[in-house]
Parts: sequence; structure tokens; C-alpha cells
Amino acid sequence: MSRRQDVLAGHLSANPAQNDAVAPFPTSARAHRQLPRFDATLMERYMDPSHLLKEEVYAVFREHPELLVKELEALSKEEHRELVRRCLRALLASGQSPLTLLASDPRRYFYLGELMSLVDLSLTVKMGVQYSLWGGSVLNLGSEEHRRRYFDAIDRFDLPGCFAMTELRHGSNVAALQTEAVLDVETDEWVIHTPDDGALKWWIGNAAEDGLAATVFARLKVPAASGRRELDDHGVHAFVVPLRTAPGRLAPGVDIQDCGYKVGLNGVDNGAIRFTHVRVPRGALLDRFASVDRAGRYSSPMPSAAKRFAATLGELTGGRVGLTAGSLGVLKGGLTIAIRYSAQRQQFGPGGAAPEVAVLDYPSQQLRLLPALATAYALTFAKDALVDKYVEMKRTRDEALTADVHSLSAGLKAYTTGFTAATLSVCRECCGGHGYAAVNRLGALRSDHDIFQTFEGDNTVLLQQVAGLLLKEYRDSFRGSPLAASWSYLRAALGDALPANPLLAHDTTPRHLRDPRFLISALRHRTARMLHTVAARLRKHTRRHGAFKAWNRCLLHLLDLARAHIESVALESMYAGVQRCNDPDCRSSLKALADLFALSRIHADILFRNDDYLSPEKAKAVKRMVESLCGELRGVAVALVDAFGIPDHILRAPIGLASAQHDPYGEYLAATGWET
Ligand SMILES: Cc1cc2nc3c(=O)[nH]c(=O)nc-3n(C[C@H](O)[C@H](O)[C@H](O)COP(=O)(O)OP(=O)(O)OC[C@H]3O[C@@H](n4cnc5c(N)ncnc54)[C@H](O)[C@@H]3O)c2cc1C
Repeated sequence: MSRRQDVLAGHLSANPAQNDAVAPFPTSARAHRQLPRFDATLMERYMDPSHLLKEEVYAVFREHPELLVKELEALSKEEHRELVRRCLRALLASGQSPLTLLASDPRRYFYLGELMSLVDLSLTVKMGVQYSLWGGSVLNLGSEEHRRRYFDAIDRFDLPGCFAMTELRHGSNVAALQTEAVLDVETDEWVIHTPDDGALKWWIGNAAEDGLAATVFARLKVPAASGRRELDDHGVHAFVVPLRTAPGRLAPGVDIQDCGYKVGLNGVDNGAIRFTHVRVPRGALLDRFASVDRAGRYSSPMPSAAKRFAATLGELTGGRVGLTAGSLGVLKGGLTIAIRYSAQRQQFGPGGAAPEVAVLDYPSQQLRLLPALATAYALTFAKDALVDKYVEMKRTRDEALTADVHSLSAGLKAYTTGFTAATLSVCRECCGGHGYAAVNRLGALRSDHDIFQTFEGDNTVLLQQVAGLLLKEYRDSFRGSPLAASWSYLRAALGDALPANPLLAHDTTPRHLRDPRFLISALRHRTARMLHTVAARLRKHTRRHGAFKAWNRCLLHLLDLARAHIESVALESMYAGVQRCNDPDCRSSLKALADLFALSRIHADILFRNDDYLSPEKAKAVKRMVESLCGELRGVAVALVDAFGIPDHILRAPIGLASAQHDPYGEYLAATGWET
């Protein structure tokens, strides 16, 4: 035995599972109740009523296996971009019309984005740019005339386009953008101009190679109403501007540079754009919220510039809903790979004739993967509820619902993408060394997905918008205004923002700990308490330091508040989903997942102890219950990821395939070039 093996052997014998010769299974101290087995197909149908679309679009890739490359990161950016174009064209040729879906059946549109995320995230993002952003801006910010002119060509990808908002110097602070659109009243044209390098449009998807046109966000300037020589600056508005006169040929006054290789998503052609006095007709202004007449007079149906700006950005919520769905697709893929692999990967055992233990039997592995699985389910229910609200908002144009969807889409996008990014690293670690092989995809998924936390609203900035809206609702609640649907729980909870009653704070019985009424009210209590205290802190600091400084003094508290709110909303969506499920076996697993989601959040947040909402014994009981639920769910964990219904030809990671459950290493050996 070499010295290295010797040291290793010494280390191994200290492993409690190895030493526990009497009862090696389960590997945790307690035996767990077993959840009833359920039919994974039934669960899939329950979770995913649109599975027919899944079969339809995944069939395209079964018929064209050449579109499914194993190691996308080995392609040059040019090869990868070409592959993405071919995938998109194959989808369109199969009869999909993404922009039509976005306009008339958003549920299916968002689902399509989620489905494409495991084909190739570059494809999801390319489609997001083309349809949610470029198409969405024309649809939602333009008039009927704009829609008539561009809709079909965008849908067919005959008019690839961009959403050119971000500049070199400003991303999150959209109001500070510097690109100009000045009206030349004599020629009745806008002059689009980049005043300095800080205003170069940067990171613009579809710009480097394909984009023929773009929705450009620029400061609208018209001759001053007073008739003086200077211009009135009405702030940032959206304009349709041609970028190329034909593929490969830039329009006059337009310069574009490729943003080059990125950390991921190299199948998307991001570019930087300079405009030098580019002239477009006055009708190029997307004029749903503001228009300018032939004489150069500006008017807007909105009561204030701030409201107009908010309405303009608010119309772009569809992109965030799409990113939430795409991020969930990746989360489900990562968990499918890690959980299936962990269920068949064996390391160590009690010795003798007993087999080695599957790594998923170790409580440490369970604690890393199963609360994450519970979260994936909770966020799926929350996303479905958001999509329903989005559909309803589009139908009714109700103002309160619009505010609700705006805030929920911002919060869920931030929470989901942050959670997925963190969980992909956990999944990689849980697969050990083989998780690091490119062919097993976790690395590429992690790199490609990472930027979901930043684009279409940086997560830290988005969470602040959620906190801001919560505070507004809080203030309104004192004025007796009705609360929007997602916040309505706060009215009851605000009265309950004081420490819990001592009897409840000490109840450690399993029945109580797994009672949805307790779990929902615990998360509600936390949000209400945070809201109450941060509102008081803000009031105090604002008097002394002014609003901007006061906000930033409370910033961490505000971010916690927004996350707490999203967790409350997700839990309530999930319990509603548990109740709707008719199959008792599926329902038992869903209920266990919901309980685990809630209890793991309570366990992780010291506020519940600081607040005496939980006594010390109850906090320990919560921890034990989290571990116990992980043990219970272990038996159905593989079925729960099978129910995500990701076909092997789409998942492609050899260690995570359904077929690898019968032959753990066969696919992997074949993928790495070994004959078996
Ligand atoms: C691959 C890729 C594709 C993209 N595609 C497009 C596209 O097609 N069209 C487009 O217009 N843009 C696009 N973008 C740009 C993207 O939308 C911006 O990067 C994003 O909005 C963030 O802006 P920023 O980069 O200026 O970051 P910044 O706002 O400068 O953020 C930097 C850091 O500061 C923090 N921060 C900023 N403000 C605050 C605050 N108030 N409080 C606390 N912290 C704060 C952020 O959390 C972050 O950590 C893309 C970017 C990438 C990388």
C-alpha cells in the first residue's frame, strides 16, 4: 500500500458509516418513515400539463441529433452561433411561432423557453432577445402600426433584432442613459447619436452578427416649448433603428464591434454599437406611452414623467418571467443529474459482504440536495402562479395586477436565478470529480446560467424594487387601500408582527411542525416583522440623513425583506398546489417537499430565534425535522427528478441519464471514448 493509500485508509476508518457494522442503513441516526412510492408519470402530468408541447419540440431534436452537441464549450463562438441559428430555424420550420405565442398564449411561450434551456442556454437567450425583448418591445411599447409592420418578420426571424438599452457607463441606472434622439422638425426625423464613448450601447444581444434593427433606448429631445434655442429633454424612450441594410452590411452611421468571448453563452452574438447622427422617421418612436406631433410637441397619456418611465419598463416584465422559467429549467436539469448520480454512486460501506453505500444515503448529501429539490418544486408552483397572473394582467390591463406582476416577476427572477446559480455549484460538488467533466454539463450550465443573475435587471437592484413596493403597500395599508393579491397576506400578518405566543413558541410536536398553518404563518410573521422594523428604521434615518442615505443604511435589511416575501409567496403557491393534487401518493411527496422548503428556511434564519418566535428547544426540533424530512424524501428523490420529465437525449449528461440507473458507468465510458 502506498503512503497516500495508507493515509486514505486511516481516514476512511474514521467514517461513522464505515464503522457502524450493526445497522449501516439508514446512515443517519434515526430510521425514517417511508413516503409512499408514486407514479413519476402521474406527477409529471400534474406538474406539467403542457407536456404535449414538450413532446412536440423535443421531437425536433430527436429528428436532428446533429443539433445536440455534447460539449458546447469546445466550439468557437462562430460555430456556436451558427449552431444556435440552425436550432432556431429547425424549431421555426417545425411550426413553432414564438412571437405569436408570446402575444396570444404566453403560458406556452414561457414554457418553450424553459424547454430550450437544456437544449442550449444560448438558444434560450437568443430567443429571449429576439422575442421577449426585441419583439416584446415592439408589441408592448409600440402602436398597432408598429406591430403590423414588424410582427411577422420578427416571428419568422427574417428580421433579427436587438434590445439596445445598456451602455458602457450605465446598466442598472436606466434613467441615466446618454444616447440621444433629437427631433429635426424640418425633416421630421429623429437623429440618433452616441455623444461619447460612455454612451456606446454595450452587451447588446443579436448585435454582433445578426441584428438588422434594434429597439434603441435614448433620451428624447425636442425643441423647447418656450421656443428658446435649447431642447427639452423628456428622458429615456424607445425607438426602432435599422442596424444593417442587409445581412453583413452596416447601415450608414452605425458602427458595431463584437463583445468577444464571454464566460458562457458564446452562442449569442453580443455587440457594442455606436450611432453617429443616424436619421430615422418620426414614426420610429415606439409611442404607446408618449408621442410627438409634426410640430415637435411632446405629449403623454401618463400623469407624470416618472409614471411614464415606470410604465415603459413595466411592459418588459415578460422578459423576467421568461428568465425565471429558463432558470428553473436549468435548476431541474442540474438536480436531475446530481440526484440520479448520487443514488447510484457508491462510496464506502460497512465492510464484509455488505454493499457500499449510495452517496445519497449520507445525510450530508441529502442536506445539500433535498432542500434544493424542495425549492425547485416550490419555485415551479410560484412561477406557474406568476404566469397565470401575467396572462390575467394582459387580458384585463388591471392596474393593481400590473403592479403585482411587476414586483413578483422582479422578485422571482432575482430569487430563482440566485438560487439556481448557487445550486449548480452544489450539484457539481455532489457529483465529485465526474461532475467536473465537461461532458456531464454541470460546468457549462453553471457558466451559461451565471449571467441570469445580472441581465434584465441585476438581482440586487430588482430585490430593492420588491422591497420598495412592499413599503408602499405597507404605507397604503394604513390608509385603508386594498392590498394587491400577492401582498394581501400582510394585512393579517402585520397585526401579528409581535413575538409569537409562548405556547406556540415551545410546541415541538411533529404534527405542529408540519402543520401548513404554522409554517405559512411563520414565514408571514417574518415578512411582517421585517417590514415593520425596516419601515421604522427608514423613517428614523430619513429624518437625519435624507432618503437616499437612509435607504442605503437599511439596504441589507431591505434585501432580506424582499427575499422573505418571495419565500412566503412561494410557500403559499406550493401548499395550494399540494391541495389541488388528486393523487394521494403524489400529494404526500409534495406535502413533504413543501414542509421541507419551509422548515429549511426557518432553520436558516436566525430572526426566528432573535425574535423568540421559536424557543431554543423548538429551534432544535426544526433542525431535526429538516434532517428527518430529508431522510423520508431520499426514497422518492429519484422519482421526483424523473417527474421533471427531461428526456435523455436532451439532458445528455452521461452520469445523469435515466438509462445510467441500470448501467452507471456505461454511458460515461462511451462518451469519453472507451469501448465497453
Ligand atoms: C451576456 C450579456 C448579455 C446582455 N444582453 C443585453 C441586451 O441584449 N440588451 C441590453 O440592453 N443589455 C444587455 N446586457 C446588459 C445587462 O442588462 C446589464 O449588465 C445589467 O443590467 C447590469 O448592469 P451593469 O452591468 O451596468 O451592472 P451595474 O449596475 O454596474 O452593477 C455592478 C454591481 O453594482 C451593484 N449595484 C448597482 N446598483 C446598485 C444599487 N443601487 N444598490 C446596490 N448595489 C448596486 C450590482 O448589484 C452589481 O453587483 C447584457 C449583459 C451581458 C453580460
